[in-house]
Amino acid sequence: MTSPREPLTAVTRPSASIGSILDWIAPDYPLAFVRDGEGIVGVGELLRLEFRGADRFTNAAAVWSELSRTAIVHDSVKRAGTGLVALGSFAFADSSAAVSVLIVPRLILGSRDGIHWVTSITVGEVGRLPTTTDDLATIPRPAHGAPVHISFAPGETSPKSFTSTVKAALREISQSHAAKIVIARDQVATLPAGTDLRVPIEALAGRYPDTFTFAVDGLIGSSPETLVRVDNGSVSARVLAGSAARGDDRISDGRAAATLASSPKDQQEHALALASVMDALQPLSNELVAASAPFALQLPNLWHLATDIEGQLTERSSALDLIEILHPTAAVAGTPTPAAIRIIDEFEGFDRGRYAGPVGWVDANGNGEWAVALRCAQVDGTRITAYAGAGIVAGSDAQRELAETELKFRPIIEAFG
Ligand SMILES: C=C(O[C@H]1C=CC=C(C(=O)O)[C@@H]1O)C(=O)O
Repeated sequence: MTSPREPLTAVTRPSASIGSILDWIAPDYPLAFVRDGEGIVGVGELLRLEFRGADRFTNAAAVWSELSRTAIVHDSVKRAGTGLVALGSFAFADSSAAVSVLIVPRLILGSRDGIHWVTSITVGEVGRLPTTTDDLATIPRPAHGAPVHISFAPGETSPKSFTSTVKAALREISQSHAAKIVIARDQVATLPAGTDLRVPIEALAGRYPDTFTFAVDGLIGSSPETLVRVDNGSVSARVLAGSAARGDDRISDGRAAATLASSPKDQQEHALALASVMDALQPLSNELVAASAPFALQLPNLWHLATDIEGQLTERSSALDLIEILHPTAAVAGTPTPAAIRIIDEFEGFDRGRYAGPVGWVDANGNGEWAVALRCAQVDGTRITAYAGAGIVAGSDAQRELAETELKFRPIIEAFG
């Protein structure tokens, strides 16, 4: 649907009767962006805005700004994520065949800092302000379907072609064409028709509570990486790059984290990713701060080197403006960005679709929370494609990087396995 002729009306009210927002996810068309039980769940699709090509971010920001300017908003909660909100997912590459979307749900259930709310969105001005309890009662909540057990197989890239591409990337690095290149691969499976997607989403949210579990237009995953968060003038991000397998016991696990933290290869990989985000945000922010050394972030499948960044925006940049500036960071493309993109295009051998693109939500005030779409899969009917990649720098080893991608596939393979 193109933008409606009539303005959108959004009515947000607090609601005490939501409970866990995960319980409201739709089985067939899930819309969610949740971390640690907090976030946003959308029900129904009121408006679908599609964007393609190199201007996808600029066009999305312009359309959203116009919809927000004209919207009629009755909001008694007034927090980031209340009022008019769209969930979105953008393709990684300018040339991707995958469409980028902003989706305005009919109903949004939100939860943050112990406050729960319901937003009803309609086209045209509502004559009657709906009561939240009425709207909750209209949401169908069928019993959960059975878990699926599917097996993934190599998609357009085999493990062998992945390691060959890593070696090609290492040659490019040794010839000083780039300092870092992120190489990815895909795996595919067939889903039974009518699969209840709440089952894998709840498995992801339950197993990876500290990550953003998302579902937007068939893109489902649990990402540990915050591309950007905008909350009434403050900006933050969590940069990840550098990974290690978890150890089997407490001692080997502690050793794995310590080895990662002192690995020059991983430190370099991380420093390049951090620099790409700092350089992008610096001109737009005051008091932008990041710790002088990354910390080891513990996930059930991996250790990551992580750095949190915080600052204040100097101008009224919306979350959509910022994802355009930040994407693609060196955590998913490489350094320098143009060379890394050229090498990925030339050697990787498949369309990443929305993998490694921004996924998240934006509200009418420009607030928003966007993750880098990692540890994810795209569901298209009965076809599901999962993705994982690894940052390659001088000193990377192709077999170790392949093993790292296996660990990065685990959240999706286990949620659907
Ligand atoms: C490209 C991915 O991870 C990135 C984020 C964290 C750590 C990474 C790494 O250590 O290579 C990658 O830069 C992926 O999960 O597919």
